[in-house]
Amino acid sequence: MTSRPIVTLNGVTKTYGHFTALHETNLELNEGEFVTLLGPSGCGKTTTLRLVGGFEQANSGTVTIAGSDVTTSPPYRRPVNTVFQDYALFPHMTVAENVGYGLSVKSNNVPRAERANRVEQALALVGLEAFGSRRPGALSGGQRQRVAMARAIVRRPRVLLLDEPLSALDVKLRESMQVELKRLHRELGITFLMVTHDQDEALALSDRIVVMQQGRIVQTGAPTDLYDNPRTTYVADFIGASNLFPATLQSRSKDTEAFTLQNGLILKRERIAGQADVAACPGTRVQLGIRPERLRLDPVAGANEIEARVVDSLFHGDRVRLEFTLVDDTKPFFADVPRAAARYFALEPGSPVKLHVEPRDVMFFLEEAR
Ligand SMILES: Nc1ncnc2c1ncn2[C@@H]1O[C@H](COP(=O)(O)OP(=O)(O)OP(=O)(O)O)[C@@H](O)[C@H]1O
Repeated sequence: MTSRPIVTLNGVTKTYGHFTALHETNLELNEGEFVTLLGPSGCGKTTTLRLVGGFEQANSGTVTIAGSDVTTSPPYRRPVNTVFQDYALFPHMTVAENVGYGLSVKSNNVPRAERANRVEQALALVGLEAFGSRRPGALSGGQRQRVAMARAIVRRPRVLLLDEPLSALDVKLRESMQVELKRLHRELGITFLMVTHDQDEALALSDRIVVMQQGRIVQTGAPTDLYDNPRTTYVADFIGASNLFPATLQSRSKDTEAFTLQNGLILKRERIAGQADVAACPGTRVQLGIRPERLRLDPVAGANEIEARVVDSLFHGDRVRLEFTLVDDTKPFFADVPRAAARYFALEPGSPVKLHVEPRDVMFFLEEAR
């Protein structure tokens, strides 16, 4: 993948009346990248997508696509196309007519003879070559979604915008469409910008995830970067799950730190070279984060030991989600353990257990408890 930007948002702000939906935002999408805008409802994902697509106009800042300033250009003058959440197919047209519609619009000027070819190619790409003569009403949800994809790619955009493209599908279908989407991205080699509030989908599909909060980008990075090195508790909790423990920094050396939890327990943390680090001095109140899958029941050499009590256990097939409280504490926290490992321990509600977490798996945030 090259790292040439195809889309650049430079200081883009979008307001609706007195409300700012997007605060002075900078974002670059590279050629061929699969980028996902991720965040809870109302954080500004769709607004950002619509600004790239030309469905919204920025109040300030510039939008550049493929080297041209398109800040005030309408959607049809931008080399982008959009797959909408509700597919927006014409029910009275056949699948092939739906897909070809964009090509027959004057602004595209695609010769009639070539149109049929392009429609055929686009339908083949989404595995619907045999469905061209059907009407959308005679298709399943997944097939309708594919038609919407075919219609968006038939004009050969440089950038494909996807607004929650899989949200109308049930879980199983959604998973298989995720694989399709990834394949399509590989085959087309163009830039995808997708909006989702589903973190699993973002982690599975993206080259890069842009996490948004209240109209601002709070962190961007490859899925593994964001998962392993979230900068804030918000990101830690949105990408994966995190147990958060209010604590006080007790001591710090070049390689390790020690924190005291509210119940007096001391946890060591390894400072890992290259990870974002935050300046703090002993006495600073912080939040520690531990991923549920990093808490182990079996002892590990050099690991922190955490005394806890079982509150509940939920069976999830190949793993068990265990709920605990710390000694002298009431706030619940969770561990996800493989079912095979859980069976060797007494895990009835009320049982005391010792949990273990390696110092390298303790995350540290310079934030007070919310
Ligand atoms: N046309 C509009 N007029 C007024 N406010 C709007 C308009 N469009 C969006 N907003 C507001 O801007 C904020 C961001 O909206 P946006 O649709 O970008 O959020 P989102 O992150 O995509 O959320 P969702 O996941 O629910 O679609 C929201 O508070 C929304 O109410």
